[in-house]
Order: sequence, then C-alpha cells, then structure tokens
Amino acid sequence: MSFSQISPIPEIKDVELGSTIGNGAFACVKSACLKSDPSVVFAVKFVHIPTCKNTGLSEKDITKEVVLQSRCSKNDNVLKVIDCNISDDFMWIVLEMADGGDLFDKIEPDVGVDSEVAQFYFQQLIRAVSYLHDECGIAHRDIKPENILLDGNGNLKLADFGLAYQYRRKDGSIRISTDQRGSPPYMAPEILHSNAYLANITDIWSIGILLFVLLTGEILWELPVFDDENFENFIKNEGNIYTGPWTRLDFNHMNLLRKILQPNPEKRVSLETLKLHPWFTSQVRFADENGLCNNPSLLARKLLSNLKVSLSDNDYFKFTQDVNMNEKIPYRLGSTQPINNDLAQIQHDSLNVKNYSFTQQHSVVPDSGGPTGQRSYLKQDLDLTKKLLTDVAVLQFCDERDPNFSSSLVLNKTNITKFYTLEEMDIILPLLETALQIVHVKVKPDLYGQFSTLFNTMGDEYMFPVTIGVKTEDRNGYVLTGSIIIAKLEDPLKSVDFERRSGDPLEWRRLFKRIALCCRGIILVPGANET
Ligand SMILES: Nc1ncnc2c1ncn2[C@@H]1O[C@H](COP(=O)(O)OP(=O)(O)OP(=O)(O)O)[C@@H](O)[C@H]1O
Repeated sequence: MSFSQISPIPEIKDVELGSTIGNGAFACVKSACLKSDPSVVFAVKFVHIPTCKNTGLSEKDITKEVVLQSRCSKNDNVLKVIDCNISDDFMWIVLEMADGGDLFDKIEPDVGVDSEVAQFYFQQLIRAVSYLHDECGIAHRDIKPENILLDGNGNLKLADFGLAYQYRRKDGSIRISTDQRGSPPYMAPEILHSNAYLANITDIWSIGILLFVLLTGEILWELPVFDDENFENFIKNEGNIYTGPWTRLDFNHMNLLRKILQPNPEKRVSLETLKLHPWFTSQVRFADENGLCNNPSLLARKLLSNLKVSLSDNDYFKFTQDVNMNEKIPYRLGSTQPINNDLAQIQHDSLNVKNYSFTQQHSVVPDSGGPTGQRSYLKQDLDLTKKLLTDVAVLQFCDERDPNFSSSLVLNKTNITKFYTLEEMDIILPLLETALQIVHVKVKPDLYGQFSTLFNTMGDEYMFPVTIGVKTEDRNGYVLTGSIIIAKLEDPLKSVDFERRSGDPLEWRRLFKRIALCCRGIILVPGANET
C-alpha cells in the first residue's frame, strides 16, 4: 500500500502536484510545478513520519536530513533543496528535479558501465564530496548508487542525506563518530572495527566501493568483516586480487582502487591527493572544463549501451538446465515458511484477500515460445513497436549492433527493469507465476484466478494497473521487495514493470533478467516478432 493511501498527501501552497515518480521505504516522490508557471518543474519528497517513527527514528532524526542537505545546496553535483515543511503525517521537501532517473538503474549487473562513464561519475562524485567536506563540514555517510540521481543531461546529483553528519563544527573542531550506521557493502571497515572514527574519511572508502560497482557491476563484499570471505581474502592479500570481478579491471583502475580501499583510515588516500590523480585531472569527452556534461546524447548512448538482457537460445538452455539440476540457482529456497504477506500476489486498493475464494484454476502454463523464441505478431502490432524504438526498456533486449540502439537515446526517469508485451492477462499472469516460482519467489497460487475475481467485480477501468507485490531473498539472504506492475497502454500493448522498493538494485535487476528469460516468449522485441 502506498503512503498516500495511508495518509492524505498535504497540499502545498502555489504548487500543482503531478504523478508519483518514485517510492522509497519511507517516502514517496511526486513531480510538481508552480501553479503560476507550469514550466517551473521540481520534485516533492513526502517523507511519511509514522513509517519513520515505526523504525525507531525521532522527529529530530527525520528533520536532520533536510537541515543538512539544505546547507549543501550550492554545488552542481548535490541535489538542491528548494523548500520544506512539516504536517501531521508528512515532512515534505521540495527538491530540484532529477529527470535523468537513478544511477543504479543504469548499472548492468556483472558488467558495470563504460569506463569513461565511470570516470565521469567518479570526477563528479569527488567534486560533490569535496564540497561537502571542505565547504560544509558535512560527511554524507551513505554514498551508494541508490543515493545518486541524474539530471536530464546525465549529471550526478548526490541525494539522500538521511545519515549525513556535521563532523566539523563552525569553530573548525572535529566531531568524532561512534555509531555503526551505513549500507553494509559500502561501509568503511573502521565503522565496525573501532569505537571512534572520522566520518569524512569513511566517505572516501564508500567512493572506492561505488567505483568498483560502476566498473564491474558487482559489490565487493556484503560487509567489511573477517567473517566475510571476500573481505578476508582482500585483507589477507593486501588488495592484490586477480580473480573474479577484479580480473575485469585494468591496471590503472586497480591502482586507484587500492589507494582508496586502504583499510587503515590513516593510510587511505585523501580527496586532495585523489584530485591530482590522472583519472580525475584528465577531461572526459563529454564534459566541459567544470566537469559538467556538454554532450548529453553521447553520455546517454555510452551509459545505456551496456544495458542488455539476453533472451538467447543459449542462455535459455543454460538457465533451464540449471533449473532442472536445481543447482547453480543462486536464489536461496526460503529457509523458513513464508507468511501470507510474503507471497507474491495481486494487490489492489479494494482487495480484502480473505473474502475471495479462488474458483478458477489456471494451472496450464502457456507455451512460452520454448527455445525457438518468440511468437508471431500481426502487422498492426508491429506499428506499435515502432513507437518504442527509442525506449531503452525495449532496446535492452535487442542486439547492440542494431543501429536504432545508438540513435536518439535520452536519459529519463523511465524504469528500465521492464518489458513490453502484446499478450492478454490469461497468458501473462500464468507465465509470470511460473517464472516467479522458477526463480524461487514464493507465489500465492493462481495469479490469474486472483486477477479474474477482482476483474469481475471491478471491471477493466479500475483494474489496471495490476500490481503483484514481491518479497524475496536475494542471493546473499537479504530481503528484496518490489512490485511487478502491469499497465495497459495502447491496446493490446502492455508494460510489465519491475519496480524495486527495497534491497540491492543489482540483485533486483538480476531477478528481473531471470524472469524475463522465463517469459521470453511474450516479450516484445522489435525485429524478432515479425511474421
Ligand atoms: N529530486 C528527485 N527527482 C526525481 N526523482 C526523485 C527525486 N528524489 C527522489 N526521486 C525518486 O524517488 C525514489 C525514492 O526516493 P528516496 O530514495 O529519496 O526515498 P526514501 O524513502 O528516502 O528511500 P530509501 O528507501 O532509500 O530510504 C528515488 O529512487 C528516485 O527514483
């Protein structure tokens, strides 16, 4: 259920609210504009106070985020706070609009982003963090891809100051940190191993982890503790690792990362020294002398070109073989019995699930096209596909050599973990149900039966978009939650959107890719579906 369904969203004077553009664990974000001038667009984040309090946060904790972020609003790479206020249930923050979407969305798991793109974002992040430290005396303490947004030109905007800390007082004296907070894979080891640490130095470590994720599409470890095999290995070998994702790094990247990922904070490279490194000083092709993007279409092309979802026969065979052998599937079978709320099922405002009896059984799974590929579509369907030729969500399924892939790409807020289909719900839902089961997401049986029961009561108009809530464990046992949202576009076109709510975004995209492979027979792929 969304926050706006629990508590009414407050009205903001002189502001026209638009659609919801993002949901987090504590907040929903809406687009907005000035009533007097609709061309002035921004985003409003509504932080749901009761939800925050339920997790033990005080009102002071909640407002601290906006107080600190607004002190840092004079840098091009930090998301600007324009205004804020508080009502009974919500704190709302008017923010500059980041219409290029989230950075994590653009990182291909196990691949990463193009090296020049990684360098561009590394430079922008160093600028943002130097500004926070040098000019504001504030440490961010939660640097990770989920907290980095992009503007329409692709420039980095550091966001989410929920854990930020004023480590330097006005008189210049330093406050030492003692608490153990942060996002586990990105946390510096001293946060866990010492009783007192310097928060600004931990930011440098997190920049290193983020750089590794950008370059490889993998996190290094779950937590920087010796119980974690990968971390232990890293420490034992003093950072000299030549296996796994490290093999995908070139010598210069390795060198730079070793300087940053220095477990001893006293030996860790400083921001000043990093700013002298050639990776920082050399200008990337699509940046101006201030490091801002001056060629958004080149950046978009480079950024989006690594995003690929394979529906190939080879990968399909390999995947089905792995499933049959019931091994190599990294998703753990739940060790405990899931409670009802944890089962993937249709969600709807009006749904009182208990009152429904599931009379229809749709146990027969439609042929997904099998290894030979996608089904055929009619001529009029193909006209629709032309409209989608510039949508990365479509192009990610295409061969990169398709010239369409490299033309007219733009960065926007559209979710990329999504596919389009021309099928009807009686085909889509049973196939999704099977796919979810194959990737070990527990599903309440008969998604189509749940849909039909609701459909008969509500009709077409109120039924869509259809949302399936998903809660599962990722490969490492961490909770992953989100929704699969099926929306009707131009008949018969539908989008099937995988919207993450919490958990590791790389894991969410991995899950999406496996489900897409199971559903490959119904996915609209320009060029592949023609009769
Ligand atoms: N200024 C903005 N412009 C555009 N989109 C935004 C903006 N701020 C947030 N969003 C979108 O809203 C989503 C949720 O926002 P945010 O992550 O800040 O919520 P949250 O509840 O604080 O998150 P978390 O779950 O990480 O605590 C983001 O992933 C992003 O897609």
